[in-house]
Amino acid sequence: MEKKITVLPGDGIGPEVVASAVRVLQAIGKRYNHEFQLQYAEIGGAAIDQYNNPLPDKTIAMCEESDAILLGAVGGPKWDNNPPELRPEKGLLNIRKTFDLFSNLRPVKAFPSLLDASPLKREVAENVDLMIVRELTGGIYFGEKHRDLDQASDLNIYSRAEIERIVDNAFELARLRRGKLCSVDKANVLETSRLWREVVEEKKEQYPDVEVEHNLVDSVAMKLITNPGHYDVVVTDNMFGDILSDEASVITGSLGVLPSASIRSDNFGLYEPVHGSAPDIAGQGKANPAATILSVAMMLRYSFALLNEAAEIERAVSAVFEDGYFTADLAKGDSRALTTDEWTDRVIAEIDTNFVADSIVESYI
Ligand SMILES: NC(=O)c1ccc[n+]([C@@H]2O[C@H](COP(=O)([O-])OP(=O)(O)OC[C@H]3O[C@@H](n4cnc5c(N)ncnc54)[C@H](O)[C@@H]3O)[C@@H](O)[C@H]2O)c1
Ligand SMILES: CC(C)[C@H](C(=O)O)[C@@H](O)C(=O)O
Ligand SMILES: [Mg+2]
Repeated sequence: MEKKITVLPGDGIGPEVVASAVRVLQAIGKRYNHEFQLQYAEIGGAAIDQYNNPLPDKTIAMCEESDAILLGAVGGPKWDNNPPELRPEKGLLNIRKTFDLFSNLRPVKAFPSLLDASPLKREVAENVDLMIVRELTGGIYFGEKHRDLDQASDLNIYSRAEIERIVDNAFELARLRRGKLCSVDKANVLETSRLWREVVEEKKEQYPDVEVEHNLVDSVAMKLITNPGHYDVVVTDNMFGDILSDEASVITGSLGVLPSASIRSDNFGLYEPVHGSAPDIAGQGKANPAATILSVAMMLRYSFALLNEAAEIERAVSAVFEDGYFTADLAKGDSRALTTDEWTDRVIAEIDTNFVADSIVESYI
């Protein structure tokens, strides 16, 4: 198979973790005889510095003529005082909107060998395998904004159609997984949440095989920590999904292991780690590349339907953890932390030496 991928390294640790993920992608290409053609472009702070625009037209044009996008992270203190239109984060929001990437899949899976790194008790964190389905192109992120000296507002707005398509996606995923869907809202206060709940209630008639529950976001924030094993698919709006996914990273031991896919109906997608540009550790070889490497696996699965290849990456990442190799965020006690590159070398060595042609890690679906 031949595929063209636009790579947007971005800022901070973005270029470091993307370099790792690209090396793993190339190793997989070699193994399975695929040609992944890569083209690089700027987004975020890097694009502001070069083009005075967080999402230059040139970047959009390159993404348009590619089969998928791989992104590192954007942002950093250098641009924190820029006006809203010239913030790196604006580039990320614009690319999601430009390509209509409304469905953000954020799997949260507890690797058995990382349970010691989680602050949660082993019996609470083990076997956690949930999928946050976050609406990504609507809600308070994109509603009209207003600012004057003493007043500011952000409009939280959702149309029925916007809710329907993300809820459909979540039901379909629940069907492929363990058949449980938790819809998260704040229907005791917000009109957008009341419409959201109504849509889920209507839609559930079409998916009688899926067990549905509605939960308020504040309560889910608590239960994600006390009983995360309860969840299978969690569907929610843009803002709640952002917050709950960082919270859920606590279960896995580090934000550095959470991947994501942002896709639209034709399976074109942007793949990026859940974490940000981590300015506190940028340039030090301390970044955990697992989240970005696992995001490449999601690209292979969701955009290219290369299921074995995706599962092989997931197997290799898991095996390296099982062998006791960790980056600084996960290394405990006496174990020496590997650098980003050393840890990536281990993943590639795993693919090169212990390759399993048709490994399937079903829980990642
Ligand atoms: N998708 C994105 O591009 C994205 C996502 C979140 C935040 N951001 C931006 O990133 C900047 C920094 O934000 P923040 O500090 O709140 O969040 P962050 O996710 O960048 O970092 C939070 C903490 O987690 C650690 N961390 C994150 N990724 C890691 C990794 N791969 N390995 C090891 N440790 C890791 C960091 O060192 C930091 O202590 C901000 O400008 C923010 O807007 C971008
Ligand atoms: C950087 C920011 C705009 C972004 C978001 O809020 O969506 C990030 O936190 C994420 O989770 O992808
Ligand atoms: Mg976030």
